[in-house]
Amino acid sequence: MLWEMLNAARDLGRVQDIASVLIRYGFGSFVRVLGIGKALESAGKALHWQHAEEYTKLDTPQRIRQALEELGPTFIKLGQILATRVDLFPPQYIAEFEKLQDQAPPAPFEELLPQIEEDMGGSIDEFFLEVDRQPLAVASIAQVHKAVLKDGTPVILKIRRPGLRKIIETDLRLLQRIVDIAESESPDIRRFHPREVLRQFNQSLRRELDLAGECRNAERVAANLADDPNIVIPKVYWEWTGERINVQEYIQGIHGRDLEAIEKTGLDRKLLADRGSKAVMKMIMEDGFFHADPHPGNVFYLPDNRLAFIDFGMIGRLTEERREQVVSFLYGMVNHTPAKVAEILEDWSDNIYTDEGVLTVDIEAFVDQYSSLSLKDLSLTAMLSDLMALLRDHKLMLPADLALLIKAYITLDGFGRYLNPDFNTLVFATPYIQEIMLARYRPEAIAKRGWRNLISVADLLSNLPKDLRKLLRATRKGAVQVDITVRYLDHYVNTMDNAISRLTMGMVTAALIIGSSIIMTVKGGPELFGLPVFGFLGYTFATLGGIWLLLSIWKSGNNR
Ligand SMILES: Nc1ncnc2c1ncn2[C@@H]1O[C@H](COP(=O)(O)OP(=O)(O)OP(=O)(O)O)[C@@H](O)[C@H]1O
Repeated sequence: MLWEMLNAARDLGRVQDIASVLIRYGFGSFVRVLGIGKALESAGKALHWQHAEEYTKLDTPQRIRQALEELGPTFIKLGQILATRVDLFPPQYIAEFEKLQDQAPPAPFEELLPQIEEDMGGSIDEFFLEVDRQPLAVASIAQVHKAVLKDGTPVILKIRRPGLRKIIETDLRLLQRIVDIAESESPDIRRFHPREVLRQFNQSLRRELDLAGECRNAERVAANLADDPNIVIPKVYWEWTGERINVQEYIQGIHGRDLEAIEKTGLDRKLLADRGSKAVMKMIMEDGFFHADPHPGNVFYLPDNRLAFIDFGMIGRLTEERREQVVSFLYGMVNHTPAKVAEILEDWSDNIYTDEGVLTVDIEAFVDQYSSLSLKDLSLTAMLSDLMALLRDHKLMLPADLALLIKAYITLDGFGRYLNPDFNTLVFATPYIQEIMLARYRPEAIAKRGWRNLISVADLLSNLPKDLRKLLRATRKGAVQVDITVRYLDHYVNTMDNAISRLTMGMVTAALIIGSSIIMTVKGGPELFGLPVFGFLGYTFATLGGIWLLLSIWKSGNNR
């Protein structure tokens, strides 16, 4: 297989480069396992098998990161993608991969100019009053130059490095071969699912290579956030934007990591954290189309405590189905049903090796640990990090979209805490979770699902404790009057700070709504006193479920 790889003479030099870097950073055995050494030697290319002295002082994650850095744009981007796989790599690896912030040396502007003018269809002097020859920022795929339009508007030009596509195509071809060989030669590597990771990487890198794609993403996010006066997304100048260059509004603001400047200008850090997180949470939970890397470096702070987001190269997508699963997962967490959580996790992963009994025990411990914490004590990052550790221990791998979602949540939580140490993303997630639960049981949604909604009701109320049976008996005897008023609900919403209770509140409301919606929508079944029997049963169960949930809240309130 490897011979086939080296048949292409154009790849030979690159293979030698890659092998040399790997050896220098102490990964010579990997080069041997892949058979690259033998193949190169047969093709008349020699390798030096000594690794560099100073690298023996570095630990493995550091050596991997430095090797990736030296291997150039494709591998730097690979490292950035690996940084999103919190389900596969332990935190010390993720921390190193996150350092791969494209620090390539700048390409001289003169080298970029022919490509710019070819793409723009004329001399830059025709379109711009001035273009800064010194880059504002340099990344591995593109570099950013400041410019001024003829009408005086400041803009930035994001220009793809010349010749990049060819290098990346070669690297991707080689990576595919390396992954194929590594998978068949090393069972240990197989647990990292290299083929799947490479597929995800390939797709994401090709998207990032298209600089117009980033602008399409930015515009879609801008349209989704059009009603939010606190968020700015740079305007795109489409007349000069294409695959190799994009022109965007220059954002003149305080850089996202410049806390000192925030203090000096008197901006409100807490408000900035809240507004930024609210926007990202909307992208995730409502739009299902989100900035996948909302770290402070991709944000500018503007007067009046507004925020601008930049860099829409990596976008996460969340389908409605996946969103529902995420909510079910959280529901399992807050409702203390480890079996449900385990079931969803197993659905998500391609688990074939895990001992289900041990997994369930671990999930029970995990659910126990987090479901009793109050909102202010619950750190989403800690919870998700523990969940990721659990997945790694059980060799479970999440689908790429979910891994990216979790990474985005963790990044967002980090962004919020960077600005405000007391920040908690969950506060912004909770209303969406409640809203989704409610939407699940809206009359139209139930009508759409038809009779299956009865199963959902059973599912929702499947874990009713003894209290409910007592209540059922009491209700039959007429000892309990069902009278839940909005005022009563409000009282609990206002007096609770317990995360679980807040979420449960959503369930209560959902349960009540299920009842009324079923009555309204279930048609064609048997009837009793003019009401559909199934609807009536649903209503009764839902209402009793609501009461039970209220009792739980009341009890948890009393226990605190
Ligand atoms: N619209 C803008 N206004 C002002 N500065 C910008 C704008 N877009 C980008 N920049 C500057 O250029 C830098 C790099 O931009 P961006 O993050 O979009 O590039 P990138 O190639 O995706 O880099 P990375 O891979 O590091 O995320 C930003 O950190 C910022 O300083």
